[in-house]
Amino acid sequence: MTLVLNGCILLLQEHQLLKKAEIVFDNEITAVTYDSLQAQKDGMFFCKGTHFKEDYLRDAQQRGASTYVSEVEYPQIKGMNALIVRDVQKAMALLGAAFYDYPQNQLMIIAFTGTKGKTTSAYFTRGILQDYTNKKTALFSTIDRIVGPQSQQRFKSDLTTPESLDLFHDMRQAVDNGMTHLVMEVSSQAYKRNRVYGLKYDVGFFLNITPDHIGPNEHPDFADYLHCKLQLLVNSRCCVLNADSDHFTEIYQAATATTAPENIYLFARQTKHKNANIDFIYYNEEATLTDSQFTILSQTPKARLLNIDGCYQLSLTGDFNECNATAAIIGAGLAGAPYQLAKNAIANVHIPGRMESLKTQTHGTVYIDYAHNYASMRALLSFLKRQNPQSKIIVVVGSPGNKGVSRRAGFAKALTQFADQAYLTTDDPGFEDPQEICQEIDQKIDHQRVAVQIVLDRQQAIQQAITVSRPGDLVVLAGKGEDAYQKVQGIDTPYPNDLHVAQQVIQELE
Ligand SMILES: CC(=O)N[C@H]1[C@@H](OP(=O)(O)OP(=O)(O)OC[C@H]2O[C@@H](n3ccc(=O)[nH]c3=O)[C@H](O)[C@@H]2O)O[C@H](CO)[C@@H](O)[C@@H]1O[C@H](C)C(=O)N[C@@H](C)C(=O)N[C@H](CCC(=O)O)C(=O)O
Ligand SMILES: Nc1ncnc2c1ncn2[C@@H]1O[C@H](COP(=O)(O)OP(=O)(O)OP(=O)(O)O)[C@@H](O)[C@H]1O
Repeated sequence: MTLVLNGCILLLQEHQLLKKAEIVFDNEITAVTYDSLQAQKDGMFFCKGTHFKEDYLRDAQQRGASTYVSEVEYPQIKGMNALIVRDVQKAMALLGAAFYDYPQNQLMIIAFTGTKGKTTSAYFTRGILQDYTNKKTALFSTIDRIVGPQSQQRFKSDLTTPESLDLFHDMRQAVDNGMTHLVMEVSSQAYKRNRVYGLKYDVGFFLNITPDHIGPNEHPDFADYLHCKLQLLVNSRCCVLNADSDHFTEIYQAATATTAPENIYLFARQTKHKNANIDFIYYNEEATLTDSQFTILSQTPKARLLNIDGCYQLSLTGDFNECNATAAIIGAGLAGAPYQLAKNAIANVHIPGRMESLKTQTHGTVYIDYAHNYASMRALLSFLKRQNPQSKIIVVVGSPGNKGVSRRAGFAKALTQFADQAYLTTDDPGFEDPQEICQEIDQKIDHQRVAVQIVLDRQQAIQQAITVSRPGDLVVLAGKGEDAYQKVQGIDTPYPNDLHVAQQVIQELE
């Protein structure tokens, strides 16, 4: 992979990004990076980030980088080409795509955004497409990035949507490994930070939106959060929208800004749909504590062409997962996967840390779920309450430090609405005191309705919650899914994940 400087200049000019180019020597660029520690001879180094220091550029130069791209000039740095740009993140995305030779053009890309359900829908879609494409579907999710069929081609993710250079690097790998399709999650931060600038998707999904990710390091307000998320639709050739989502009017408008109505599909749960233009409705047939059956029906001629009507079974429960699965089946249908194939494949999809359940002999049923804001907690607990109105609901939950502060009040609200007993505990406290976070949640809980204990040691909280439960009770371990760490003081501290802890507790009890 290479870039020529002239080509870079033309590309940046075409996008009105170039302020100034200082060319000292005209060499071919043979590497790109934003991390000085990874800089290589004849490489291009991007100066970006809140904590960027000139020393990093010096370090990159020492390691052989010949060109830097930056929003500001560094006159002290001699003997390097300098491309001074208006927005380094945008420049990085454009030059990254060019360096890796536009791998997106060789992949059918299905992208998901939404406050909740991105990972679940992405896993479902990939599950179906793996069968349809004979194992040639890559996945970029919050949990992992899968760029090929071998186990060593699967990596744990740091971010839901990676930095642009990592994104295009991984897409290139996927193409070189023979992948023909890519399913990916796109976070609002990806747009805020221009990680996906210039990228177009074949199919873009908007699942839902509720207030989240609003705070000092994320979005200043809800309008900004919604605006960022809507960009996915503006960049999708075909848009699929959940018509039950809040703010549907704005969502539909964003889709129609760049996409003709014949390439926009709407889906909705049957009980709620009011819009005559809905293309697909879905409805529950049966739900148990561990799985669910639901039906999808086409409502319009263009929807019928996908040939996905019928009854489906999921090996995980939750009516919200029927919504995610419907999205996935439509996405796979647009790629060509028909009903019978989708039905067989989706029944076997397992999603780490999403509605995993453990049945016990002498205690309650335990759920491990990644629910970590009000919307997901409400979706989860209201579903369990509806399915099992007589059951006592015991919840273990904490809230992270230094982000999503509104989640604390959200947890208190959801617990007050649906829980009988709560253990407030530690969940990625970062640089905050977990005791204070728990107290903030506790203060907003109605103690007439919910019995609350603060148990900071998460393993002990889980142990106590399962131990006090009786047969018929539902014990929910929320927020961490299968995370095997706690983020404490900037360090990922190993933690033997909620599923593992629960399995051990159950083993000791029975
Ligand atoms: C706010 C945000 O998006 N921050 C991300 C961003 O940080 P940054 O650009 O500000 O970089 P920085 O950490 O200040 O570091 C400065 C620069 O110096 C470089 N450096 C550093 C040390 C050195 O020796 N040499 C060197 O060159 C670093 O490589 C970096 O480029 O780029 C970093 C990678 O270069 C990311 O790790 C970091 O994500 C932070 C940790 C994060 O947690 N972001 C969250 C908010 C996020 O993006 N979440 C969304 C999901 C949420 C949603 O649904 O919206 C996601 O997509 O994951
Ligand atoms: N469609 C949905 N509506 C509401 N809640 C949902 C939905 N799908 C999943 N959830 C809840 O949200 C949790 C997270 O789901 P998932 O990981 O699929 O979403 P995500 O969009 O990837 O989340 P995040 O951005 O927080 O990583 C699940 O464990 C479940 O509790």
